[in-house]
Amino acid sequence: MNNITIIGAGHVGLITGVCLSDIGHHVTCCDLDQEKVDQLHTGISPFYEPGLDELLKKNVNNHRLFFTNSPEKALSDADIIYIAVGTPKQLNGDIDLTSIYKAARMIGEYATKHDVIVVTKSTVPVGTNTVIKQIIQKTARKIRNMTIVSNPEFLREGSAIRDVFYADRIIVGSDCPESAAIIEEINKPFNVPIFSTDLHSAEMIKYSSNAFLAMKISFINELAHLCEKVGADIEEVAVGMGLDSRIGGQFLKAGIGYGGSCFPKDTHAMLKMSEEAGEKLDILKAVMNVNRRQHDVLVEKAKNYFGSLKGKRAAVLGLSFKPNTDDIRESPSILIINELLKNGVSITAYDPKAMENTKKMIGEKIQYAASIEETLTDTDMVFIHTDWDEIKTFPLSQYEKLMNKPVIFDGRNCYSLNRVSAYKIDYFSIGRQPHFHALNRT
Ligand SMILES: NC(=O)C1=CN([C@@H]2O[C@H](COP(=O)(O)OP(=O)(O)OC[C@H]3O[C@@H](n4cnc5c(N)ncnc54)[C@H](O)[C@@H]3O)[C@@H](O)[C@H]2O)C=CC1
Ligand SMILES: O=C(O)[C@H]1O[C@H](OP(=O)(O)OP(=O)(O)OC[C@H]2O[C@@H](n3ccc(=O)[nH]c3=O)[C@H](O)[C@@H]2O)[C@H](O)[C@@H](O)[C@@H]1O
Repeated sequence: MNNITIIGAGHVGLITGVCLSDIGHHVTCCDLDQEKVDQLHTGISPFYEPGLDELLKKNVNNHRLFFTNSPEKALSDADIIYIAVGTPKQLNGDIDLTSIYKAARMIGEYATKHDVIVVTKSTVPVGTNTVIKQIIQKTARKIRNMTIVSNPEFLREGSAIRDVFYADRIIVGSDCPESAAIIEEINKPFNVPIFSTDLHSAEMIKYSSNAFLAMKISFINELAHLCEKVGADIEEVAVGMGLDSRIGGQFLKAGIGYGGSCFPKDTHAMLKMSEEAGEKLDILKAVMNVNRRQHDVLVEKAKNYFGSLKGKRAAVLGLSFKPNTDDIRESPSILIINELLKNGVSITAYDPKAMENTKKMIGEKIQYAASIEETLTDTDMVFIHTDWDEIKTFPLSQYEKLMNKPVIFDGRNCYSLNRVSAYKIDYFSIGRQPHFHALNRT
């Protein structure tokens, strides 16, 4: 049996560790963040992901999954080493590979087996795995034979466990067929189609997939503007388009633009990569521009409605970048909140899971409520930013009851226009006609 070590116990590292141990492997996750490791030892995930805590406890109790903050302990006996550290955006937008290179140096220094396969899960620009290999070879003390495999991750936050067990494909990229075969064997119990390719193509597949999905979102968001002008309904248009199996219905949900820790950073990194290679990627530039504009759409609608927003009180429903996660990295909700604050609006916000993370990021610039009802009470308008089930099924009658003159700016098209028309609510959504209730206009 192989000894598998994963460097980095963040979203991808921890979920990879939990899933690999669940299919029978012995896995050690090493993270330098002592607090995170302490919490993992208690069997509780440091972030919210549906189903993760149960699987984590199960595999820790089965003695298949271990955590440490000591690279020496984690790496000394490992023969398969996954790198799953963060590759965030720097302030100037470029990718920060500091953690990747540090992980590579740790492998060189602490791995003691003669034969080691290094598997990169982190999303890295094409060519990075070659640099990782060079760093490990340069710093290696005991390793004699080291090969590298690119095995990019495609899970989504909020449905991560399901995405791993029912993935559409596993990509294994390597220039060494023997190592690729070992990684394929490790992944076999997932029973997911495996596509084996060369190292550079595997790195490219990851960026291209994220860029393509981002493109679908920006395409539908741009169409949403046109729908509003010509009297069409983007929800109907998306369904009608998606029925064509060549197009597919997923990632055609119009909204307030994509956010999260990956699409914004990966589209940036891909653009940078293309510029360095002397290629233009005009489509990708347009995708990013449309997305930036989309973050402003709700505030623009509110300004058009009220004139000035100064002194108004707003309720914000949803802070995470999508439902079923507490992650607020590059969340459109936070960008919109900052814009509302600049316009002199005072804000009360609610999110089922992401309020602690928001407090850490923006602190007391806004108020936090314990329920949707409390958030709405005595506000002039409400902004719906994240379509959590709890938010999208909240009864429209309650807006009527709790707000003086209910005005909803819905960034996720949570309510059907037919339903809204039965209430004394002014309602603005994305890519659909606004609904004005006659009484509110007086
Ligand atoms: N978050 C997601 O849903 C997905 C992320 N990815 C990619 O996976 C990579 C990781 O992303 P996340 O898991 O979101 O990052 P994260 O920020 O949640 O976790 C990274 C972890 O690595 C640890 N770390 C950093 N340097 C270390 C070192 N030298 N040794 C040990 N631990 C170290 C950090 O303490 C942190 O816990 C990124 O490249 C990302 O683009 C890919 C698919 C999905
Ligand atoms: O590389 C990554 O990290 C991951 O990035 C995305 O996953 P994630 O960011 O977790 O979540 P998505 O469901 O893709 O949503 C991203 C953003 O797009 C938005 N979105 C998504 C779909 C849609 O139709 N419309 C839309 O506005 C979401 O609200 C969210 O802000 C990809 O879907 C994963 O395959 C990939 O592994």
